[in-house]
Amino acid sequence: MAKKAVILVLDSFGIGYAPDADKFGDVGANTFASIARVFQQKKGRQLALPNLASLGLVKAARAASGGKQADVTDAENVVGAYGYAKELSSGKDTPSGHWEIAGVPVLFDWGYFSDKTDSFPTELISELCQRTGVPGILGNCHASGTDILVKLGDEHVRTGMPICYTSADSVFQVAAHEEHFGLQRLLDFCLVARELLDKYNIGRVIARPFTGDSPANYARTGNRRDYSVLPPAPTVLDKLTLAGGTVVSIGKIADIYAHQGISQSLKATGLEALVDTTLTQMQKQSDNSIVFTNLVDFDQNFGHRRDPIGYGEALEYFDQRLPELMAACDADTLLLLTADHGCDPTWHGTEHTREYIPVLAYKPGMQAADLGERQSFADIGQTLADYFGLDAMAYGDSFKNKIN
Ligand SMILES: O=P(O)(O)O[C@H]1O[C@H](CO)[C@@H](O)[C@H]1O
Ligand SMILES: [Mn+2]
Ligand SMILES: [Mn+2]
Repeated sequence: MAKKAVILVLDSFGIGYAPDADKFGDVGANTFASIARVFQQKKGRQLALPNLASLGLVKAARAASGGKQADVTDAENVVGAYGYAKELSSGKDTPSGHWEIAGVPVLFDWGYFSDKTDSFPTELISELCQRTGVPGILGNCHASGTDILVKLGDEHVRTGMPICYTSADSVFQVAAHEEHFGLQRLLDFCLVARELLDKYNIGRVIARPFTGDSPANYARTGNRRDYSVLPPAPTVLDKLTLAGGTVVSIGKIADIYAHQGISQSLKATGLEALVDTTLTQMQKQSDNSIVFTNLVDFDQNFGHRRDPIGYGEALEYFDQRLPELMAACDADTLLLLTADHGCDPTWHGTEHTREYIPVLAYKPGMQAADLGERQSFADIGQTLADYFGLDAMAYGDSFKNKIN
């Protein structure tokens, strides 16, 4: 028996506002339902996700939807286990979501820069400038990462000052031109920032390199890097690798887990390359392995950009590739599809939304099963610990007995 698991995180694919959404101002948000609604309105046809539906997505979404369900056709035949999970972690950010998926919820509060302008403390900026030798910084505010390039890209190129911005997340983001400022210089700058930001309890420093020669064509590249603090406890990835297993990261995963519990890290840019690399690794890996992929495009290119049509088209593309992923599963490969938070592209602002995430599990030949409402994303990590015969995680209920 060659036990393998494949996890794909559809970054930001929420399926209905969470019971505690009121604390986040997100009551009514529903990433999936909003995309389906706008798709129908603007394209005059239904969003078509037959393969995700065959894993139980539509049933899970209906159960999670708080009366605002996605108008998407259900499958006649469901072949997977499906449920929806709420989040224990205090934040609706990417690391919290991912760490909780791996069995480690974030129960403490991150530090945030909550002032919309002049967001960063003066002493932080002066030390950063002094240590890195830059003449100053631009931005120093809450911003959308693409808008701020239009606004400040030229000034950055002219002055050599990096663009530093934040959001409602616990992040310090730095945009700089790959050629004018230099990619390596940007990464070095971010490493110094990472050191200085520990005392502010900031979850991530994110390097946002871009190219182009005018505001009309400044574009972020695939060389994004996230510098995360360590997860607060060993995740199921740590446990599996310590026990001699293998965890292959594809895309942002390794960065999100601060490279803890990762055996090998592969980069790929764009949905197509991410799915291709996942398929290649599924064929390569053997017993006691996890292939773990983050599909960042949903969040970065469509959710935050408030582009429901783009999001819907990307979902349809992924849905078309799903049969390949299912066919690549051996008898003992467990395929898991989930998300790390919501990012309703019709919601106000440009931030994430506090939502239920889908929990879809598939193994060839299994009986369909309703996993119902899961009390934590950590049920996924606990199921993986159970599946690989590892010590139980401190959080989460295993649903392994439903995947037979
Ligand atoms: O607008 P961009 O730069 O994509 O930023 C988004 O990406 C960050 C990390 O996921 C979030 O905090 C959000 O602000
Ligand atoms: Mn995310
Ligand atoms: Mn995001």
